[in-house]
Amino acid sequence: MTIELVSKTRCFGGLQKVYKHESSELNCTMKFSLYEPEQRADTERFHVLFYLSGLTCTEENFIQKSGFQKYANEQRLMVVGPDTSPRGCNIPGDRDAYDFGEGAGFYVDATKEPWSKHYRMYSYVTKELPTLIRQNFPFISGKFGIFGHSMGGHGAISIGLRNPNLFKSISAFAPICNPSNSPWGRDKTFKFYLGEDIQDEWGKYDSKELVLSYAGPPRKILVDQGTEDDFLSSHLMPETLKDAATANSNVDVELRMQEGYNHSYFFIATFIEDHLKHHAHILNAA
Ligand SMILES: N[C@@H](CCC(=O)N[C@@H](CS)C(=O)NCC(=O)O)C(=O)O
Repeated sequence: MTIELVSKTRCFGGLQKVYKHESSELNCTMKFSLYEPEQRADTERFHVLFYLSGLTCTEENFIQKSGFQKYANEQRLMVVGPDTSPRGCNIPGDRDAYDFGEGAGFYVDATKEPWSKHYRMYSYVTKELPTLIRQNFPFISGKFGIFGHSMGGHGAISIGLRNPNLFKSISAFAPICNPSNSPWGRDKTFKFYLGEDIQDEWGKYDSKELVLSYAGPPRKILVDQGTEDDFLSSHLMPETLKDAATANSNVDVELRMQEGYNHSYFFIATFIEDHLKHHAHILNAA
């Protein structure tokens, strides 16, 4: 797999890079960001943490706005941030709304035409990207961590729980906890990418359902949620995740309601240090 460096910028001792490559899963050119901590010895290798962004984002929003680089360098974590959907595929309707099509891949593998050829973000994040990281970067063999925001929080929890052999640590900022009942999933992305097979197809990507059915090794999921988030009760519904975890002793959800914070990157930047520490603690304990 060939990757091409797009940019490289020193930041908090390490290097914030952006790469592009031809994606075989998504059938288009994709970019991803990668932060490499300052290399303290030629042989030093790092644990890898994936960050999945929310609706409308590219690989840029998180690296520009969250300030994670300082803590990634301190915690010795390599952080990889994919784009949120395939790009430039020119599918009719893929640029008409902020919450559907480009910028809204929703971390699923679409089964319905005309989306199924390109909208395969689940396989991109669980197969193509991990392989590419293993082949090209000083990665500590073992497991990855995964976290994300909003649509990316949904992606992190659902992908993490479905792939416990690949992802060992999970956390989220303002995740869409029950997308089958959220307007973003129910009326848009799930409906059109996955069709109407609610029981089988939607459940595979619904964090609340996956917490209920999870039977892998114990997982502790850190979730931060702002109380002034406009999407809180209508779209995100964190109480569904908490309730599901109460019914399954294999999953511990630490839900922290953060007073006065909204859905923005100001909120993410405020709590990002705790998330990087959460992942470093679990990944280093391996
Ligand atoms: N009102 C927003 C809704 C989308 C939104 O809030 N996106 C969040 C993730 S769900 C985001 O990270 N936006 C980009 C940013 O804040 O940089 C819009 O229309 O753009």
